[in-house]
Amino acid sequence: MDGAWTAAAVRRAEAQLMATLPPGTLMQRAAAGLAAECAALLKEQRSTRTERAGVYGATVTVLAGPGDNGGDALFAAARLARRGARVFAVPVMGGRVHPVAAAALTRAGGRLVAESPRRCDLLLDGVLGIGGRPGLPGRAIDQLARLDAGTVVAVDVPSGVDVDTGAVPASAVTADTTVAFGSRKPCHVLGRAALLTGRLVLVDIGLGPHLDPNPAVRVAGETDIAQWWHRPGPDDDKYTRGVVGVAAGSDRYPGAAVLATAGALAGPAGYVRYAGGASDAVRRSHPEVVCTPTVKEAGRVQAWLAGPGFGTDEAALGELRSVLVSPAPVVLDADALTLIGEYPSVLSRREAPVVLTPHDREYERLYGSPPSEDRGAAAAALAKRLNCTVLLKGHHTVVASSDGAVWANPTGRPQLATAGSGDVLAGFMASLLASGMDGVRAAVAAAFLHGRAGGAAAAGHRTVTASDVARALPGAVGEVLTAARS
Ligand SMILES: NC(=O)C1=CN([C@@H]2O[C@H](COP(=O)(O)OP(=O)(O)OC[C@H]3O[C@@H](n4cnc5c(N)ncnc54)[C@H](O)[C@@H]3O)[C@@H](O)[C@H]2O)[C@@H](O)CC1
Ligand SMILES: [K+]
Repeated sequence: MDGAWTAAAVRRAEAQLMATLPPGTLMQRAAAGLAAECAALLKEQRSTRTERAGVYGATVTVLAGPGDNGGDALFAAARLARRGARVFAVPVMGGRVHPVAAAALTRAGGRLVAESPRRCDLLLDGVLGIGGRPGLPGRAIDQLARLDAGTVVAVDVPSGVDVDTGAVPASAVTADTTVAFGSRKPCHVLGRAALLTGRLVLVDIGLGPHLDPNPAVRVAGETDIAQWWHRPGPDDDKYTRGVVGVAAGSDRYPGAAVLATAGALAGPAGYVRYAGGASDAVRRSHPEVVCTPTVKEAGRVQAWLAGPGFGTDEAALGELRSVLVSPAPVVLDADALTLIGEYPSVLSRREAPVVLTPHDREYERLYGSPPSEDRGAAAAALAKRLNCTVLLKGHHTVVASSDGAVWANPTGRPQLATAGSGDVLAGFMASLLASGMDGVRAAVAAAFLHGRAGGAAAAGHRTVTASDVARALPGAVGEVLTAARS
């Protein structure tokens, strides 16, 4: 399991590591990694525009703040200047810049200037790093407004964001690429800051062994998901692989039922039961699903999904109560969340795991106020209050457990914000629960694989529908299980 560490945790690890190394070593490691990434980007970018590709002759502008983040940027720029780049460094906090790095840049032929050419091939954002408070100094805002950059590379973090939460309460840099040193920070994977991060490149500076084994935010990878996956053995049958029940849709809204069962069928459970008023549509699309009109008639299942498209009237409330009295774990989505917001008592006395999957408006109905920009804390607060696992949807989905652990999903993409895609996610997650995965892992794994499936479905900039995502899920599962084995 990987993760993201707060500024304070990174500083503790850095202090330990620095004590074992000659002064300046870490900054040189950071600058070398940063310069290599910049060179690769310049090569890629300029080969599409000019015959002369690469660093030589490229125009590079550095926005340099007063601290070590500016130091990293200036040392990296000095390396680019030695390879023939035209480098202009603009101090953005009065004349305060890292003196040793600024001298290295000047020696390499770069220039410290009050104003750089308007157009540059690459803009290095070395304004603020993990020592930064949210917001940008005025001079940096002015420079960003006037510069026209081929590509923007943030040094360690996009300056201006709240490093520890991913909130962006004031102005901040929008990067195409962020080159981070030693570890991810929460701003790379949470909230609006994750969007401003762009593509994330991690430079190993040797910090790993010194980082606290418990990151502030956990980030699952393929190996974790493969480890959690229940692989059917020779003695398994369709029942032992798990039976998943889907209470969704209605005769008026059959689509949610069809999509949620499609998601459930893509998961590891061996058997999918449907309970609700959209049986005809479900049977037509998925003849393998066993349909009954109500939850009570559905028989035993190992996990339920309740909510997508099943309404918020008395009958729906009755169906929700029937699901919640069962001892099986449940995923509550869409209309079920609205009902929980109105009748929170239906959750009390429940002991089996519950996963809630709100988007922001549903969160507000459940919590009483919209999620704060610190989305990890927001998800954790709701999870604690309702003693559930919470999957808070967004361009970077967050999962929180009731004991306060926060997971960020690394595979999300805006294309997934398409009608019905949440129904597929919820059905798939219920299938993971039915196969025996616990609530937090099921939520984390479902978000990860759903994001991968969305990516595969969107390949070549295709428009993606929820049905496309459901169809791509088995492929995404296969890919993750195979990659983790090799
Ligand atoms: N500590 C280390 O060992 C290493 C640090 N590295 C770099 O050092 C960075 C951290 O450097 P620093 O601790 O010097 O801090 P920063 O360079 O992030 O910030 C510098 C100073 O700017 C001021 N400031 C903060 N927020 C501001 C705001 N919103 N407006 C105006 N001024 C503001 C503060 O006085 C702060 O100390 C990392 O992000 C990374 O880039 C790397 O070189 C790797 C090694
Ligand atoms: K920065």
